[in-house]
Amino acid sequence: MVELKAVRPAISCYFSGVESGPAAPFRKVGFLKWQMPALSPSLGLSCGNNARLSLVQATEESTVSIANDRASVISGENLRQMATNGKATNIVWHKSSVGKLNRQELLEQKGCVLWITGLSGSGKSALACALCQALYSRGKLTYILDGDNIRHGLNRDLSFKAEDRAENIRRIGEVAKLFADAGIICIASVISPYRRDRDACRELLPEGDFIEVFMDVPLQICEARDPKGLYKLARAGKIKGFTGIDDPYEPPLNCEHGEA
Ligand SMILES: Nc1ncnc2c1ncn2[C@@H]1O[C@H](COP(=O)(O)OS(=O)(=O)O)[C@@H](OP(=O)(O)O)[C@H]1O
Ligand SMILES: Nc1ncnc2c1ncn2[C@@H]1O[C@H](COP(=O)(O)OP(=O)(O)O)[C@@H](O)[C@H]1O
Repeated sequence: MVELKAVRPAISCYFSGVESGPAAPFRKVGFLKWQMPALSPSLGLSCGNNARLSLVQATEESTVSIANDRASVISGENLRQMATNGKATNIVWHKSSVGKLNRQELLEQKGCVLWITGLSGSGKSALACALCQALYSRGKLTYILDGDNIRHGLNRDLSFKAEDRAENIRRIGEVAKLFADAGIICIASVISPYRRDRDACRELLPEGDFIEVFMDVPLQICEARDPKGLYKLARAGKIKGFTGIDDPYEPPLNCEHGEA
């Protein structure tokens, strides 16, 4: 008798090609490390509740793919697709057998992007933190991409002129897409003043996976809050190109949510 421990998520096992009855649908897929002497067709496995166990062996050279509710082992050859992308040529997309759906199932949540846009001082960071806390308390995994924070690292080379803001948003959009692909609820909290840049980020994701939230707070209120004293500096001409003062902000036309 072999006892399976620490399997995440709970799975059931069976050897491909051994079972004679009708194929069981693959509802749960999980992974475990298991030392066994040899694959034995006579091996019997059960997991209670009438659930069926199916085991697919994965090696370093092969990966497991789930298609049409059936598992199969595919070789590296199937995984390769040549691509040319912008300035990069001869690049190959490496596909993993564990996909977004698997990760979402593991996390028991849907990966998506909540994109919070608005003026400085409109409450983007406060809302992002509140959302993160509320979801955390419900057992949901989130990650905040805050404009200020990202400019300390990944985007430290970018200024606040229009083309740098566009590049800032493009990179944050791509990172947000990766987080969503990881199954995480990604909360982007960035001024993102240009509609075109926000729309480009929306285009990166499947329909419904990009939720745009507009902090619909008038400039006067943001300026009165001025928690960092930046509006004061901008009014004094000590910061040039400050959003809402001498730089544009384009409010969303068709966002999913407006917060005032
Ligand atoms: N010129 C200018 N305009 C607007 N904001 C400025 C500027 N200079 C510095 N800051 C600080 O940078 C934060 C905004 O960064 P973002 O990456 O979100 O901006 S953008 O989306 O690229 O427009 C912003 O943070 P928030 O106040 O949280 O919005 C400011 O603290
Ligand atoms: N809903 C709200 N009502 C009143 N004040 C708020 C609200 N949300 C945020 N604030 C305050 O407004 C200021 C700016 O909030 P913040 O989240 O830092 O904005 P942003 O990230 O858009 O710059 C902070 O002092 C914060 O406490």
